[in-house]
Parts: sequence; structure tokens; C-alpha cells
Amino acid sequence: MPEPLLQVSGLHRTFGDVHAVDDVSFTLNEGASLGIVGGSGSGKTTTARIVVGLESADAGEVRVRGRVRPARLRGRARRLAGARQVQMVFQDPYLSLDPRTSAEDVLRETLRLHFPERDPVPRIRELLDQVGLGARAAEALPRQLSGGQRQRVAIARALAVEPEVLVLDEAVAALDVSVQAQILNLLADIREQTPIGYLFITHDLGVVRCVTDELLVMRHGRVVEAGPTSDVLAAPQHPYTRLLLDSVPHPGWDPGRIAEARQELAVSERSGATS
Ligand SMILES: Nc1ncnc2c1ncn2[C@@H]1O[C@H](COP(=O)(O)OP(=O)(O)OP(=O)(O)O)[C@@H](O)[C@H]1O
Repeated sequence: MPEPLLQVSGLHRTFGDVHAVDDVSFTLNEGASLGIVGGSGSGKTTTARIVVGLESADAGEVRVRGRVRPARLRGRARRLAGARQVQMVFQDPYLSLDPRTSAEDVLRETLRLHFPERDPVPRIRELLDQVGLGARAAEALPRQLSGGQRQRVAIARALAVEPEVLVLDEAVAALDVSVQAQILNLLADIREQTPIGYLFITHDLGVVRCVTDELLVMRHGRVVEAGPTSDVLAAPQHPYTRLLLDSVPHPGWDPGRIAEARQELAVSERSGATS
């Protein structure tokens, strides 16, 4: 039996009148990849930010390997320990990378912070190698790199900390399709080499099809459907999931069924049966 790596239960978070996260629960097993999909404002990012510790929950609990993750990571020791559990890769690495720091330097700094007793040099080489960055890219500043290379730097920095869970929030959304494929392949390779678990936040069902084994569909802060990715995509149960599927090329999926799903969703919403 795979070990539960990340257990999220009963998360709630409101912003004023908006129930951004409304009773969200899920489990991510060791070595697994869980996708959270949903349209804009469905609560994906807020869920991810709570898991990482960037946002607090009004209620609910996040456990990593059975241990409750504190809502706020106060103090240096706690922050470092918390960072070693969960790391996040954002959509735009340009914003999360220091413009004056090369990949090599950012890795050196990260390793010095987390593993001060270790010699960082061999590990830097290993990480650069793992994410496919050559010597020139390693010495370049973020603005001298392509979007894909920058995302590789962000991934290497996250891996340097040796996290249990990697949260990827729209991590390939800003990239060209061919570069997206390269980064998704890289992430798949990393998962084969390490017991890391991925939490993949995306609006793109094409992406989840490639890189996740479990899927959670969110709408208005709630989980409307959950299950193995292949099952959910092959036989979506909720009309909202069917509508989301409309946005990706889907062999065997006909427009009549999409119209039907839209109708069904409208009816269920009028009756208040679904959220
Ligand atoms: N800091 C905040 N202050 C106020 N409202 C917020 C805040 N963060 C999120 N929200 C609201 O909570 C809801 C869920 O937002 P969230 O960003 O989690 O959704 P999302 O599914 O990630 O959407 P997107 O794909 O557009 O990022 C939205 O209505 C959003 O406006």
C-alpha cells in the first residue's frame, strides 16, 4: 500500500463573502501526482497556498506524512522544516527568481540555507544535470534565459530542498506548447527518480492527462468530482467536468454532449443541487 504523503481534510477559507475553499479534502500518496482542475476563481490556488503555508485556512487540516502542518510557519527553524516538506513552483518563474542571481548562485544559497553542513558543489552539478541546464545557462541571469530555462531553474531550486511534496501552480501555463512538453517530461522523469509527490494546479485538462494519476475537479471552492484521472476524463460524472473537457481536444467527444452538459449544469444550479 502506498503511504499517504499529504492529507488535506475539511479545508475552508473565505475572503469576505467569497467562500474560496469550501470543505476541500484529498489525499496524495507517496510517488503519486494529483491534479486540481477548475475554472478561474474555483479555489485551486487558494487550496495550494494553504497547503504550502502561504495562506491560512479558517478550518481544516493539512498533514504531511501524518504530521499536522502548522497553519503559519513562524520562526526560522519551523520555516526551514516546513519548506523541506512542501515546495512550490509558480506560473511565472521570472517573478519568483531574483533578477540578479544566476541558477548556480540561487542553488548555492538554497543549499547553504538548508544543508549548511554539506558541500554544495557536487549537489549543484547534480541538480543542474537533473533539470537539464548546461554550464552557460547555470551562470546566466534570469533575463538571459528562455521561459523554459527559467522554469527549470525554479524546479531545480525547489528540488534542492528535497521536499516531500512539490506543488506546481500553473507551472507550464506561460510556456509554448513544445516547451510545455519538455517541462512535463522533465517532471515525469523526476517523479520516476524520487518518491516525491506532485500537486498539480491547472485549468488545462490536457496537462493533467499527461502528468497526474488522480484528479480533483473544483468549482466555486468545492470539489465536484474526484477520482483516477483516466476515469474522470473518460467518463466524467459531473456536468461541470464535462464542460471543462470541452476546452481540450478530446477524441470521441461530441458537441451535442457538451450542450447537454451545459444544460444539465444550469438545471442543477437552479435547483441548488450542485455548486
Ligand atoms: N487574497 C484574496 N483576497 C480576496 N479574495 C481572494 C483572495 N484570494 C483569492 N480570492 C478569491 O477567492 C476565489 C478563489 O480564488 P483562487 O485564486 O483560489 O481560484 P483559482 O481557481 O486559483 O483561480 P485562477 O485560475 O483564476 O487563479 C476567487 O473568487 C478569488 O477572487
